[in-house]
Amino acid sequence: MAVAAAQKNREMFAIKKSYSIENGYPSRRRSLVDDARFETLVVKQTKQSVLEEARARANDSGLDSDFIQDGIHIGNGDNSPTVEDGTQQDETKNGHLADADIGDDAGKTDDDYTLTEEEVILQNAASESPEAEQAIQQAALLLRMRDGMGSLARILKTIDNYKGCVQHLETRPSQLTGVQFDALVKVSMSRINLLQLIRSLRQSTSFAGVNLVSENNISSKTPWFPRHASDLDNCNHLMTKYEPELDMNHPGFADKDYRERRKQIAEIAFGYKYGDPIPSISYKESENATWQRVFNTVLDLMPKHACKEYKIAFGKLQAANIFVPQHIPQLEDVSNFLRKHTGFTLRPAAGLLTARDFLASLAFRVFQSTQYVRHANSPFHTPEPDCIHELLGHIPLLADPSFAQFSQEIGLASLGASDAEIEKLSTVYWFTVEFGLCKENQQLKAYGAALLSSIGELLHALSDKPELRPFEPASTSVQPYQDQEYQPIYYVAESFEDAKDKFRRWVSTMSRPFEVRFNPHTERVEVLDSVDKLETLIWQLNTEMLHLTNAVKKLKDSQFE
Ligand SMILES: C[C@H](O)[C@H](O)[C@H]1CNc2nc(N)[nH]c(=O)c2N1
Ligand SMILES: N[C@@H](Cc1ccc(O)cc1)C(=O)O
Ligand SMILES: [Fe+2]
Repeated sequence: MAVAAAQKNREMFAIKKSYSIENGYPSRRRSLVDDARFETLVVKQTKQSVLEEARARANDSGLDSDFIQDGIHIGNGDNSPTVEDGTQQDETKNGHLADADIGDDAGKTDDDYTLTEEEVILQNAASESPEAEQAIQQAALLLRMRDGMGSLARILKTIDNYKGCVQHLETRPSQLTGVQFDALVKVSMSRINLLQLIRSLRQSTSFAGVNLVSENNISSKTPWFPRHASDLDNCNHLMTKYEPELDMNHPGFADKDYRERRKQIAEIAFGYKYGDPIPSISYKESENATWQRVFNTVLDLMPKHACKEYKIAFGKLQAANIFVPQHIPQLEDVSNFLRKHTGFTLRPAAGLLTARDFLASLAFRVFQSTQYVRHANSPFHTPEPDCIHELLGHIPLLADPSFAQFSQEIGLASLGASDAEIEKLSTVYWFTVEFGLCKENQQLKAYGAALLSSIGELLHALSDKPELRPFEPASTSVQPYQDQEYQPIYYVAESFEDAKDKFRRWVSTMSRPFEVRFNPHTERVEVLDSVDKLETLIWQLNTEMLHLTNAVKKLKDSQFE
């Protein structure tokens, strides 16, 4: 049930592809309600009106009751970490918005709601300003003609009506059933008219499909992906489903001050550019208090339940005075700490990022970290990542050299991967990096970040409630999951090393037709697609080898002296 609802939620609000497809992609639009970038307009409007109503009902203060007594819920009978009062009746709304509200919109087909990524980009580009709206755009349209060539006349006429200029036209017999011909039409016209043209053609029953295709997609071998760490400025697309603005079950949904604070902090992430120091935040007393509650509980539970590598790195963070109970560490300090240990750095993120963008940054040894704090009412489990999750969950292991290396490999594997592969990669990521358990001297230990940052879930995972399965990437990668409640299934690796090894081996079986490599000196990802590049690399490696061989020789010699 929960998995189905989460799936639905994801289909509705997530974008499958992400990071900037083209370099000219307009970045840094925010997703907080007002101008969510990737939600189609229709979905967004529907969603907003439902939310407005719900918020009016919730009455902005009635919901602030303590719903977690003393934080930890154990033994309340089910998996659900949230036990609200007034919002309960709305619980399934998220999952069913699509059916209920959109289905009612008579006369529209599904296609109306699924703008292609190219169309969303076009729409955004057009909405920047009145001039942008009138700017002339080159575009290619792919039309599926049900009734044969006769429809061409209609296409040309409609383009003419919208003052467009046809630059190229070609047709082919279609392979789709029920479609006679496909037509590829390249046009040049104002953006606003182009959007209307698409809408108008879609209303005609003569076409089984009308799609805007970007020039790049027609014949590109290697898809766009970030090549340099600075390209990550474009890889910050958010999934908005669990923001307090948008999710009725979010503990901050009915808390105006909290939502305001979230917007403030989000501004930092939206304004951040590669190379900037991460601005510090002066956290409020209540925010530091939330940190302290979680921090102290982690301190209590860690010795018994966390894996060895986590504990060692945690100790180093304490020794460096970064992990202290009194206040939330600043991301800039954490970033500098990580840089010294593993070369990882942080950049601020405004919320839950799409899997594609999130994974891409790992390729550059960059971890995109949120900076806001969970709602004070739910210290021990929250539905979205917050800085307590990033700091207590992810940071310690990112300071571990072998884990850092492994994280980067996942990132590199994600670059230019297909949607299906990203889905699998993020599923394995989910069950390992986020929720992984492993054995250590026959005992069950947690290494997953979302377990180590959520005491509620950690205790649930180690109780007899969930199902534990042996970690096997091939099967784990296709296991559906939900991200609203505690997990019903966890995967257990034979050891922490074993989890990394298996994941690594599985990643190397992925089908991407090219290999990439990260050059740490330039912070650039190179596609290994020419003999020249490979020769340069081989030469570099030979030099490395020479040094290593010399080192061995010197050590051996000195032993005999
Ligand atoms: C890759 C996988 O989907 C994973 O759960 C990601 C998604 N987006 C994220 N976004 C942020 N800000 N922090 C995270 O820890 C994650 N985790
Ligand atoms: N549940 C985690 C936070 C989290 C939420 C969603 C995620 O995808 C990851 C982590 C916690 O309470 O600490
Ligand atoms: Fe996470």
